[in-house]
Amino acid sequence: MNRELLLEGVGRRYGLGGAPWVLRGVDLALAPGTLTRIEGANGTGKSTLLRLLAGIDAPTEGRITGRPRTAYVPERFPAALPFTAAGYLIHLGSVHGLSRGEAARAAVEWLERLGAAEYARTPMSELSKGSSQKVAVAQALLAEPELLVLDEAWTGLDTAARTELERAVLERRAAGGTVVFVDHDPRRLAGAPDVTYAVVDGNVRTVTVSSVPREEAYVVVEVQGAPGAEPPVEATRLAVSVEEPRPGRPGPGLGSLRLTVPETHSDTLLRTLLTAHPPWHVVSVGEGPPATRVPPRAPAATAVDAVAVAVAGAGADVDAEVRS
Ligand SMILES: Nc1ncnc2c1ncn2[C@@H]1O[C@H](COP(=O)(O)OP(=O)(O)OP(=O)(O)O)[C@@H](O)[C@H]1O
Repeated sequence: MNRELLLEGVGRRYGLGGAPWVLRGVDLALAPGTLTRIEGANGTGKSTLLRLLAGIDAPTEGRITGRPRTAYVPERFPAALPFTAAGYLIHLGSVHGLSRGEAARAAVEWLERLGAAEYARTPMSELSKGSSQKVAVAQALLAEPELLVLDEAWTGLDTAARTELERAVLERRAAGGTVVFVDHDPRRLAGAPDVTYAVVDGNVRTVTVSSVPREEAYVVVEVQGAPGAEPPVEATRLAVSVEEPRPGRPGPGLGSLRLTVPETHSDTLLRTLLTAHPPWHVVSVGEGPPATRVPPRAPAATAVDAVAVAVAGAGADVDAEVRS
């Protein structure tokens, strides 16, 4: 994705003629490599706005251009789909343009990351609310979308999965993706958004814009691991550099390490290290020098248009194949 998603004079109302406008005259630009928070009171139109951004709903007036490969986690996930969890994810992976093998690997990876691997073969209709939400999140992440739209996606997730989703959001942004989210918990990704908007009176107002150029703010975390321990894969993925402060030690992964991470990733990195098994001891956390920007990951292999969970109507014949 190399251009902005642009909303120009966008309005949406439900119903004909005299129906009230939920949104009207919305102008908004979302740039690649940014994280945007949308806030606002209940019923102000946040979900309406996210559905328009995700492309699963169309504006009544105005236009939206520049939408890249998009994935969306809706506020309400249609859980009773005729699939197993893995079957659904493999099907959605195919919709996103992955081969069946790629989709199966991505499904396993995301179910594991979210702590739902044991439910891979469970019919969606039998999943608990939280496990079903993990599948909703996994379907959006598995094809590394360029635009990720999250409507209260953390609701119902356990602590570990909530942390994992925060991490995934930061990874998407670091990879050059655009992420937009709504969450009623003000602590969600606190300090991380590049911009926060509030939906008020049918329009969008800027609440905060990050004043520090993100790529210039880095944190250096020095950690001590158990003898022989490798740093968690997630920690090395979040870091822009991993160094051994004292060369000549017995081998890689032993002793202390110095990780440099974008400031916005530091909380996630610390959580990753402290919740590792066995945990890593954080020796020091300090301000880092300006460093090079996190290189974007290679784009996903194939293109897909807008998403969707909307594929809710997907066929039972696929499910039959997957379950067999
Ligand atoms: N499909 C629909 N048909 C008719 N009205 C709708 C529809 N979807 C939303 N609305 C109405 O649009 C308004 C905004 O709803 P929306 O769900 O976008 O708000 P929200 O800010 O996301 O609310 P919440 O914080 O409670 O999730 C509400 O008055 C709602 O009743």
